[in-house]
Amino acid sequence: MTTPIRFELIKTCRQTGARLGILHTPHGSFETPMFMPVGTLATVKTLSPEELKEMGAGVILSNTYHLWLRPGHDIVAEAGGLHAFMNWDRGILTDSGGFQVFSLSEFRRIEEEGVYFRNHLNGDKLFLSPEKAVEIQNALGADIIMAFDECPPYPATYEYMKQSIERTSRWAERCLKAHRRPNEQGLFGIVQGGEYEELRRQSARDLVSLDFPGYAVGGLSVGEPKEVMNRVLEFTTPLLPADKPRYLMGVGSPDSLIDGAIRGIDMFDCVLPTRIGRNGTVMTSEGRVVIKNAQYARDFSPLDPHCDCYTCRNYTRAYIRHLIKCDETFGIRLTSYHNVYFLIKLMEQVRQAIREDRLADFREEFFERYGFNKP
Ligand SMILES: Nc1ccc2nc(N)nc(O)c2c1
Repeated sequence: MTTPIRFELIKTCRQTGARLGILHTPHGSFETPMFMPVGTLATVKTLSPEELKEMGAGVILSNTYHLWLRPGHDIVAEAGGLHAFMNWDRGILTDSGGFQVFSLSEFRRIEEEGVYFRNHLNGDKLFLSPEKAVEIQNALGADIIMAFDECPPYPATYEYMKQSIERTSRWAERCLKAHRRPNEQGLFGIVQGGEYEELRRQSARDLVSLDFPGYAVGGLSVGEPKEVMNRVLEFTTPLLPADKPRYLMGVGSPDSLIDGAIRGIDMFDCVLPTRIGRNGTVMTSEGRVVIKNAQYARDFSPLDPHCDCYTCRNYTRAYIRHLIKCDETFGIRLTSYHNVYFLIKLMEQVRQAIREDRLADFREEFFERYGFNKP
C-alpha cells in the first residue's frame, strides 16, 4: 500500500528534543511543527482560501459530524470532495466526529457498536459508528482522516477510562477495516487514556501495533490543568513511532503550542484564534488584548506593534474597536485574520528556534514578553 502521508524528520532540537519535520500529503508538503486552522463547516470562519494561503496555512481542518449534518457528505462528494467544494488545494484533515458527539450532544448512549445521540440542531435521533465515521470521511476526501474514538470527560475514573480506551482500540481496528481509500487518505489512530500513564501506554501499544500512518494524542485540552497536559505528553509522545507524525488535538494557546512542540508534537489544531477573534480578543506578542476595552478608543497603534499581517499594517486598535462595538462583520474578519496569522507565524518562529537548537531560550523570551511567567 502506498501510504499517502509521510513524515520526514529533518532534525531534532539539541536543547529540547523538539522535532523539525516535513509532512508530505497528496496536496503538498508542509513543515512541522505546524498549526492547522479549524474550518469546521468547510470554511475557516470569515477567512478566504487566498488569505489563508498568504498567511502560510498548509493543512486546515474540517469536521465529519458537522458536514454529515450540513450539507451532507453526499453533496460534498458530488462536488468532487472537500478540496473542490471549498476551493482549497492544500492539505485537509477531518476529525472523526467522536469529540463532537461527546461535546455537543448531552443525550448519548455509548455501545460497542457505536454511539446513539441526538442531532444538536433539531433533536433527531442519530447513530455514529466507526464504520459510519470512516464512510463519511472517505466521501469528504480529506488527506488525513481520524479514527472514531471516545474522548472521555475530564476527570474520569481509572475504571471508566480503562474500558473506554479498550473500546476505542477495538473501534480503531474497525476503522482500518472500513477504510475504502487507504492510498489517498491517511487514517490516523487516536491515543486516549486521560492522565493515567498505564492506560496511555496500553492505548499507544494497541494503536502502534495496528501500524497507522500517523498518531494523534486525544483526550487532552478538555479542561485539565496545563501541567497535567504537559505531564501526559511527557510520557505519551515517546511511545509513538519517531518516523510518524504526532498530532495533539484541540491545542491551542501560544504557550501550549510551544510546550507541545518541546514534548515532540508535530501538528496542532484549535478553534481559539477565530473563536476569540469573533468576540474581539486578539493574541499579540505582549499578551492578549480585549479590543472592546475603552482604553483603546483613541489608540491609533496596530493590534500588535511587532506584527506585519494585513490587519496590523492597515488598521488601528481604535478602528477595530469601533467595528467590533458596532458588530461590523469586517471587524471580526480583521481580528480573525490577525489571530490565525499570529499562531501560524509563532510556529514559524518555533521551527526556526529548532533549526538553531534554541527552543528553550525562545520559550523563555516568548513567555516573558507575552506575560506567561507573570505570577
Ligand atoms: N481536545 C480534543 C479535540 C478534538 C478531539 N477529537 C477527537 N476525535 N478525539 C479527541 O480526544 C479530541 C480531543
